[in-house]
Amino acid sequence: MSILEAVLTSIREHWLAAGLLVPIIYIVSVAFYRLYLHPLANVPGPKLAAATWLYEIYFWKKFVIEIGRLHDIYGPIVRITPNEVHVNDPALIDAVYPGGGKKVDKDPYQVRMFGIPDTAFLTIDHETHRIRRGALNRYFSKAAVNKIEPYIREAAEKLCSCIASYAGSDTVTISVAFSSFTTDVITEYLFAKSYHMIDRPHFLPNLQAGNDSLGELLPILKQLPFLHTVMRWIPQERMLKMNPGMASWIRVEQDCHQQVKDAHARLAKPDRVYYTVIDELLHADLPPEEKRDDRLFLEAVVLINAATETTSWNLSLATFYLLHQPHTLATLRQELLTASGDSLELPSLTTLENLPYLQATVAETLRHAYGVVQRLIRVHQDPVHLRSTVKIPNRDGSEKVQVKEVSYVIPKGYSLSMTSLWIHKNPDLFPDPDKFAPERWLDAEGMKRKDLDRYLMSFSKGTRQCLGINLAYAELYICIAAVVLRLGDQLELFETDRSDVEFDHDVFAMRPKPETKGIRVTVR
Ligand code: HEM
Repeated sequence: MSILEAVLTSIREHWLAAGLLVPIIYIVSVAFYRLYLHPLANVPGPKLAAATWLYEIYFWKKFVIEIGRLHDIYGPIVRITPNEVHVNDPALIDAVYPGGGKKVDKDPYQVRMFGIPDTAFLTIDHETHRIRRGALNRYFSKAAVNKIEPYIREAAEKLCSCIASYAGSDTVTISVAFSSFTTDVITEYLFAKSYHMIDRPHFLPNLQAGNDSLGELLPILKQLPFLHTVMRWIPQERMLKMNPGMASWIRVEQDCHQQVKDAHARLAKPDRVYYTVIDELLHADLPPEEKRDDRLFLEAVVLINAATETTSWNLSLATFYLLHQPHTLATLRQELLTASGDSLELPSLTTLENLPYLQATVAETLRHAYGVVQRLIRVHQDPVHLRSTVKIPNRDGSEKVQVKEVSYVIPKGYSLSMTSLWIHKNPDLFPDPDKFAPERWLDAEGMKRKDLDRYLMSFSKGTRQCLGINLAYAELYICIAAVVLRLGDQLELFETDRSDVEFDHDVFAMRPKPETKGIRVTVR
């Protein structure tokens, strides 16, 4: 009997043991490779995280907190999954998120939770992203945003009047109101057609409930992306029964389909008047496959999604902290009253953008809101050299620490990430980081400090930085100013405290405690 026959006979006789042994040998070999032979094997971090993604899954929506703990133990450069190195050193922001010239992809592992890789936001490949983003840049430039200033002002004034109309009666969930405001602004901006959600009683229905429930699904979809296909099979009526909050999103999708059709109809006309984002994309210098209807439709849906809860969360947070800290509100109100003079007019966007305390309040709000709280992963197409320093406590227990230089070359094709939360909470940059203190952004002359801006990660950095940054800033400046001027002496927090706004878990965006009822106010 040959050796092979002997092995086969033995397997046949002990098939159960062999069946178990094969996967065990496989798992042990893979773990051994990842721990000792892998190109990232020299990067410090827990062995379990280097061996398996189950480490991340175990911490689930709180992995971001665990990442902070790992940095406390292992220093500023840590291997947090088999293929990913996380960096927590503000000096390395540009290395992880470089600007033009460097080729950097997004990580399929992160992007797959959204299930729509055909949009600029979720494009993985650097080159395809460059083409898609290039077609949108002009539409979102500062000059383009300035044209919509009158509408943002009108919407902000209307929002304040609607909130004021609840004086002496019901509480207002201000976070819901802001979500309606940002939806009205982005739909006017994209389609020259506001959805008028501000006008609805209690600002409902709007997109927030659907967004919230979809957000909670994202961690599951990240690990089980095939569920996207399963979800697409679910008939719409059933989906609505399971999740009534999705009704508003279904209407958004219907509208986006219609917007694509309307833009095609305009394209066929000889005078070629165009004014929506779909017209812009149809006229852009893009290859025909990039102008497919299904892609244009998705691009519009994603733009609406990207623009609503992000900005409204910042507006909610600003309102919370201003009402929570009357001295901060009073300082800002005084600055705005001086700027508006006797006219009671809301100052122009250019004036607002130059008011130091308002600038500082916006920056401090962005710092506390974190933008996207989940680490944002990039995959570089060239090796990246990371140099940093680790503080090592002295063995004699004295307060002195030794500083050791560390240096790693991350080969091309491996994932690199940073987390806004940990940069924004860095006590060397932002002393007493949990405190809401616009003053930290002002210099001795009371002017806005520019040096700290490079550490504000809210909109990310580099080639994949937020496309809507100009629009977001315009909304923040105008809406915060309107709320402070029109309602600053009328609003009071209702059963809302810091636990309603502080980080509890990560669903890509940050979420406060699950039982929160939102940020609620009463109106005098
Ligand atoms: C305060 C409000 C906002 C914050 C904090 C914010 C934050 C961010 C962040 C962190 C990213 C990078 C995400 C990643 O790397 O995966 C991003 C990308 C993006 N944001 Fe925003 N955003 C805001 C408002 C807006 C608005 C108003 C729009 C308008 C359409 C918008 C559209 C986009 C798009 C299209 C991208 C993808 C950019 C690309 O990959 O080229 N965002 N945003």
